[in-house]
Amino acid sequence: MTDLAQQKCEACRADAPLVSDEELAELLREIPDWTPVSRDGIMQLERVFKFRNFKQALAFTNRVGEIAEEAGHHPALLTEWGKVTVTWWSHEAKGLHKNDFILAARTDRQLEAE
Ligand SMILES: C[C@H](O)[C@H](O)[C@H]1CNC2=NC(N)=NC(=O)C2=N1
Repeated sequence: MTDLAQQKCEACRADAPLVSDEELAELLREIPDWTPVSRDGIMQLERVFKFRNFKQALAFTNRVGEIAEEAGHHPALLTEWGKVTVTWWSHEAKGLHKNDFILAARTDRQLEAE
């Protein structure tokens, strides 16, 4: 199996298949720092990243924005002094799709990027 971050995203579609409970458990093992949350009945993936200050938090936010634009798949981003909360879900499909796990894995890689 290729590394999750390297896998290809599919186009966002309303009828895209959401991950099953088994797939969720299996995929979460590859992104152990992310937490599945349900909001208004919609499953999402969330992680809080900590930084030394706002400038670093904003730079990370912009790197995540770049990978989202590149993939055509976008997160919710809350940028605060020293902290960025990233939340991934598939808006049109109203839940978690494989794309969300791929982008969560790519988000983790933005920590090393400078
Ligand atoms: C038209 C545009 O491609 C779509 O609205 C995309 C944009 N980015 C998206 N991002 C996410 N997370 N879910 C979507 O359904 C989605 N749809």
